[in-house]
Parts: sequence; structure tokens; C-alpha cells
Amino acid sequence: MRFNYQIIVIITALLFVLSSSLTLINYFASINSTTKHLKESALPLTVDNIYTEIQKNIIEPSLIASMMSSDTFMKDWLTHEEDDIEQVTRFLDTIQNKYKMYTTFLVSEKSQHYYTASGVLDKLSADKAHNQWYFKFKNSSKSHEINIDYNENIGDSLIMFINYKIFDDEYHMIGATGIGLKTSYINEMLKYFRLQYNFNVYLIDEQGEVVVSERSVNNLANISDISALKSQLSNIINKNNLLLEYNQNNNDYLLNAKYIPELDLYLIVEAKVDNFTASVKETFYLNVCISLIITLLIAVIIIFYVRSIHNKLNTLANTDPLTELANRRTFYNILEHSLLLTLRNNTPLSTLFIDIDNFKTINDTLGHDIGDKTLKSLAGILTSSIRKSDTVARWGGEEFIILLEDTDLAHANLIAEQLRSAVEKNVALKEITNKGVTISIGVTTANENDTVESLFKRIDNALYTAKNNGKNCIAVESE
Ligand SMILES: Nc1nc2c(ncn2[C@@H]2O[C@H](COP(=O)(O)OP(=O)(O)OP(=O)(O)O)[C@@H](O)[C@H]2O)c(=O)[nH]1
Repeated sequence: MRFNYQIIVIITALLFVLSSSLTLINYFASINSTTKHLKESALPLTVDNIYTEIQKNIIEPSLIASMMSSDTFMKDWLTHEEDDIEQVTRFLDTIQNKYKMYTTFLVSEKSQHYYTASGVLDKLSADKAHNQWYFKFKNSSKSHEINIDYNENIGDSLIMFINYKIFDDEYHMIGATGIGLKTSYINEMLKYFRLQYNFNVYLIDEQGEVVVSERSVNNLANISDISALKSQLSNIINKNNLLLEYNQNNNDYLLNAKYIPELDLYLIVEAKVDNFTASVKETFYLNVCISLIITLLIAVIIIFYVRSIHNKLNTLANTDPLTELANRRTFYNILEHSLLLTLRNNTPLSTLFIDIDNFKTINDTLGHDIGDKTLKSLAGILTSSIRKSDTVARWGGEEFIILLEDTDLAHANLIAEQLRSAVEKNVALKEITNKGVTISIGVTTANENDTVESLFKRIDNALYTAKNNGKNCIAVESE
């Protein structure tokens, strides 16, 4: 019986396909739920959180600047010849310290003086490059603006200015005031959003220009520079709380835009989908490896288990359970093969057919167990008496058969006689049966025309003759 590996391969493949399919289904379900969670919950919630943070960090300064611009003291001071500078510097200093601003300032349209908490810092001139912001702002229609700029009078760091125009009662612009925040502080805030929520956060104006962003991480100048978003600018501007999906450089992004009226800017919160599905992908690869290992382990266990059953069945099918000798079927196959080899190699092949004399009497007088013991003991004697290359089998009942390879009739006769004598004298058999056991043996040798059947017929005749000749003897049936 040959071991069939094909079925093991099919079972292993089926197991692998099954576990891989489940892992794949699980993977796509996880990706879907992660993306859904991102779209429907994480992103909108984060936008609200960030909006609150921005309110705290930018809107509050913006309100302070707005409050400064409408302060009556400021208006009065500007319209009354700017006579007591100390008064205005104290005002600017109080606001700066109270709200922990980096700087506070006031520009007088009339004198073109730039005041800070330390006094007059500069005299503005349209010719000076770093004063250009004021003249642009003055000429714009905006009442306030956010301007990120250097101010060489304050220091070399980049500062975010929140500028508000000051109007008199006739709505003439009489100056500008506001506060300055260090952009490193804004950078820290945006960096916090990125690290805390894994989102890229920035603020754009109506033209799509990026007004506030985390420098060194986000170098985007205008949202239209993202080709996938070029056509979406009007949607971002017109629809509040817009959710967009786009692909840039083979990466999927989700973008949520929200208008912040206090700043007149649009908050953009952008999520790279891969950043959120990376752990799902890692889990997927891990699951594939685990299912592969488990499938292989199951395959190995199946192979070992099926092989052991297969071996047991093989043994059961080919051996006699009582004596553990080859059974009739096995012997038949071996004989068939040996006959072919004999013909081909022209070597002699002999067989001995052995029958225990009066075995029925042993069973009847001493019982079946003793009969079994006698059979086992005789099997041991026969096996140990022949060469390893020869075959001994239990033919059935109390009959045994021996195949003697490369043995002619004379030699087979000699071996038969030795066996007969050894059994007759065997002490163990005498102990088992009290009076000992004898056997009759039929001997023959194969000729070139022999088939398994013709050889059996001859050897059976030989045994019959031996029995008829009085048992405990050998009879030869020549070829
Ligand atoms: N204990 C035992 N007895 C068996 C087994 N197989 C066959 N027998 C018995 O062997 C006996 C064979 O009896 P017979 O065929 O009459 O042969 P015999 O008594 O040896 O007589 P001769 O062959 O003429 O010497 C029968 O009683 C069977 O029941 C077995 O496995 N165990």
C-alpha cells in the first residue's frame, strides 16, 4: 500500500486557502472600518479639537488685537497729538504682559511712528522694505489681517502679527495696532497636532494660500499646488466642513476643511490614510505568517498521523497478527517477484510447505491458548533457522511456507530435514505441549515454466505425500 502524499498536499492547500481567505476578509474589513472611523469620527472630532485649540492659541490673541483697535484710549491718544508717549507704552506693556504676548504694537497714521511697549521703535517709510506690510495693509480693504513676517527691530525670528486697523468716529483710518506671536510657538502648536493626532494641520486664506503651517514639515505655499486639489479650492471655500478624498503621489489622503470666521481663514486637517492603516497592514502580514506556520504545523501533524495509521494498516494487511510473520497475501507477492528474478538470473528457487502434525489434538487436549503458543513458538524457530534473505510466512491455520532464494532441491531438502529435526527436538515446544511437536514438510524447486499456481500445486502434493507417509517426514516433488 503506497502512501498518498497528494491528499496531504490538497488538504494543506485547502487549509492555507481557507486561513488566507479569512485573513484577507479580516484585513479588508479592518481597513474599511479604520477608514470609516477616520472619515466619520476621528477626522471631524479632531477638526473640532483643533478648532478649540486654535481658538485658545490664535483667536484669543486676535480678539485682544481687535479689542486694542477699538479701545477709546488708543483712539483718543492718536487723535490728541500723541503727546504722552509713556501713556501708550504703558498701555502696550500692560496688554503684552497680561496676555503673555511676544509683542504689542501701535502705528500712527499721522506721525508714522511705530510704538511698542519699549517706546518709539521706528519711523515708517514706504521706501523701507520691512515697512511695506503697513502700506499694503492700509491700502487693502481688510479691517484686519494675519501677517507672518520678520521684524528686524524686534529680533530676527519669524513672527505672526495679528494686525487691526484703527478707525476714528468718521471711519478714517488713524493707525494700526495688534500683537505678535513667535511662529516657533505656532509651530509647536501645529507640531503638537501632528504628533498627537497624526494629522497635518494648516490654515489657508480665500486664495488657497497657506497662511499658517508647521514650517520645515509643510512647505506647501498654496493648496492649488496639490494637483488633485486644484479644482477643489472653490468647494473648500464655499462649503463649510468639507470632507475630501484625494490621491497624491500614490498616497491616499482624507482632508477636512472648516472655516474659522474669527480669523477669516480655513482650517485644513489632512490625514495620510496609510498612517492609520499601517498597523492593520502589519497585523495582516503577521496573520498571514501565523496562518502559514499553523497550516504547515497542521500538515506535518496530519502527515505523521496518517503515516502512522497507514503503517499500522500496512502491517495489518501484510502480516499475520498471531505469529507476526508475513501472511499468505504477502508471501504470494514475494513469490511472484522471486519467480521472475529466478527466470531472469537463472538461479534456483525452492519452497518448503510445513504443516504441524496432529495440531488438532493439541488444541483439543491442551486448549486454544496452548495451540496459539505452539504456533508462535514454531514461527520463531522457523524464522531463526533460515537466512535473512529467505521468507517465512504463515499460510493459514497450522501451515507455514518458506521461500529459499538461490537454493536448489538438494539443498532445500537438507534445510527441510534440519528444520524437521530441530522442531522435533525443540525443548520449548516440549515444555508448551508436554510431549513436543513434529512437522511434515513438502519440498519442491521452481522450474522455468512454473507459475505461482503450478509451484503451489506441486508443493501441496509433496506435503500431502509426507502426511501420507506417516507424518514427521519430508516429501519431495521434483520439478
Ligand atoms: N490454536 C489455534 N488453532 C488453530 C489456528 N488456526 C487453525 N487452528 C486449528 O488447527 C487445527 C488443524 O487441524 P487439522 O487440519 O485437522 O490438522 P491436524 O490436526 O494437524 O492433522 P494433520 O494435519 O493431518 O496432522 C484445527 O483444529 C484448527 O481449528 C490458530 O490460529 N490457533
